[in-house]
Amino acid sequence: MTEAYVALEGGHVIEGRGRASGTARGEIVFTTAYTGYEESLTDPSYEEQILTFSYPLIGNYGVREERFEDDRVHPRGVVARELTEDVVEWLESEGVPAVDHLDTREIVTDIRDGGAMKCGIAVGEDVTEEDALAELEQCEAMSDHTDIGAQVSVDEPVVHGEDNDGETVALIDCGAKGSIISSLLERNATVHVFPYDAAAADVEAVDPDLLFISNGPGDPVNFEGAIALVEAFVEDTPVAGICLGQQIVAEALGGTTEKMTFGHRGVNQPVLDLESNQVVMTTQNHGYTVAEPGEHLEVTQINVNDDTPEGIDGIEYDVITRQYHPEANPGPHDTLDFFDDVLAMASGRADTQAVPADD
Ligand SMILES: NC(=O)CC[C@H](N)C(=O)O
Repeated sequence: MTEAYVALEGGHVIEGRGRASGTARGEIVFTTAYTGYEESLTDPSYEEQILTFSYPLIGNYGVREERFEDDRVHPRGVVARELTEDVVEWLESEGVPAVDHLDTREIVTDIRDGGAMKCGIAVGEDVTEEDALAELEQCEAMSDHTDIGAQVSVDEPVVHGEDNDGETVALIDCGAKGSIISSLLERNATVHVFPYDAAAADVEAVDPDLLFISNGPGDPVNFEGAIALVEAFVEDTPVAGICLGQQIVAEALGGTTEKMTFGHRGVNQPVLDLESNQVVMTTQNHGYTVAEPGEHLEVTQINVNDDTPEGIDGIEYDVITRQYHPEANPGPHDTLDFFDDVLAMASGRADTQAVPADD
């Protein structure tokens, strides 16, 4: 049998069954999502992390490419109670080590008690506990991956929906999920996808009606280029953001962000809208949060479980951001109208521009 060891920060080593061989290191996190494993495994925000599924059976409806959020698997390693053969074959073909037949409750309890932690895993015929511990030893903290954007962003600008006659969106790709792009295209937008470190002049050249900062992995303070773009555009151009995008917008406009104990990852996170007093169910995958929104932003939605900011609006600027994933995939579609709202905000800007100033 193939050996498998998962070594957690502090030295706790858990033995499992090896499914896909290799060694890996990363921040270990857990998702409570009970569906959507293909979408989660291809979500670029899991870059440099080891993903534990707390739902016990992963892979029960196969692996289909049309459900992927990106063209590769992003977590460095995968841990579950039971992985099906389909998922194992896929992870093997991607060179991503996978472990099952262990008590994932033990891992989840450790993370909940100890907070986000480093991890090393070793899977293979002759691996030992020491191999997993050696990986753990070399594991870097998430915030030390200072150029993580380069690992997940496009290298050159790409345009989608050139013939659409809706709003022009400049999407800053900090590790964007495919569903964000398709949600905008379905609403007739033209989407110019820019690298995470794009120059303001290049973005300006497409004359965007909306600057949209995507989701992405790692610590928002490491996305200096995207922070600078928000600062440069916010006075004249509406700004939207999802997940990392919300955090980057807050950093740009005088707010602050911080690392959470173990974050929110799942598809049933309740969010309260402070104006309507309604609760929506949301999909989430984040380990950082906005701590203080700053004087230019107000919190409009909060997480029911821990009161952290889930929705933010600009006070004097046209800004709407969400900490959760309105595009879902996996997860509920309660909040898809976010895309209508941000495009309406962008359309307001386009209308204003169409009217000559002296009319
Ligand atoms: N999904 C995301 O965009 C994640 C944002 C950020 N990397 C965090 O962990 O909080």
